[in-house]
Amino acid sequence: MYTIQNLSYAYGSKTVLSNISFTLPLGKVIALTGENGSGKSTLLRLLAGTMQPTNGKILYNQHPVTNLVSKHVSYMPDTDNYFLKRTGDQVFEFYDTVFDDFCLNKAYEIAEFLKIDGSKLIKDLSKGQRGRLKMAVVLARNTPYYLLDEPFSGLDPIVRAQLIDGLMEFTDLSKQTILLSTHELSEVERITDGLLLLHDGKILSYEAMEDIRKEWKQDAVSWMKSQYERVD
Ligand SMILES: Nc1ncnc2c1ncn2[C@@H]1O[C@H](COP(=O)(O)OP(=O)(O)OP(=O)(O)O)[C@@H](O)[C@H]1O
Repeated sequence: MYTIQNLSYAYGSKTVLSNISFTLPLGKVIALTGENGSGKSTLLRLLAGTMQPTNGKILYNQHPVTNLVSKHVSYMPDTDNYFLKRTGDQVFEFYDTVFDDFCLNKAYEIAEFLKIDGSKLIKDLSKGQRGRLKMAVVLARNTPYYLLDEPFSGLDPIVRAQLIDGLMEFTDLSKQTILLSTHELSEVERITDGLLLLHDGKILSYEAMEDIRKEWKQDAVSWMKSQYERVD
């Protein structure tokens, strides 16, 4: 399990995450949301161990997170320009050599489910096709945690819905956790257990979806708006 304690991060002199604490238990889908520049990608990079906190701690199973956490965590960065001269199938084969938990058969199954043509060079794929391929690569690993940075960004509603179906189909949400950053709250609401709302580098709210529905009597988007109204 992830435990984040008083986490802060600064790029040079610019503090972008400030004194953040929360836990991320197994078996949950958590949507990480917040306005542009609120620190979502930075938080995901830190959880994935690609950068170290400026202050505070990120613990994975009680050990400080380093880049070795990638053994337990399947991370999808928000970049869209990798392996351009390889085909999808070649990327699957590459990941299969890098990660013990990568399952080539599962990758092909996901590719079929998401209608990915693995024989095409990535540079020749549309943005939507690259988005699907990225999802297939990440989900073909069998890890306790999936960290997905804006997996639906720039994709049309049909592709977004397919990717959300793919998330449900190819993860075991009784024991795996997905933390995904997104601005498409209304679409992920159907699979979300909780919303983590960042504002200006701080946690504005971290609330279970069930409580938002039952106690706040709101849907995800109206709850988010009401949280922003508190600080405006
Ligand atoms: N490599 C970097 N060097 C310096 N500043 C950075 C770097 N990456 C991000 N920032 C700054 O950190 C702040 C948080 O950026 P981050 O990308 O984490 O936010 P975000 O919530 O993911 O934004 P968006 O929704 O636009 O993707 C922003 O002010 C951004 O300009």
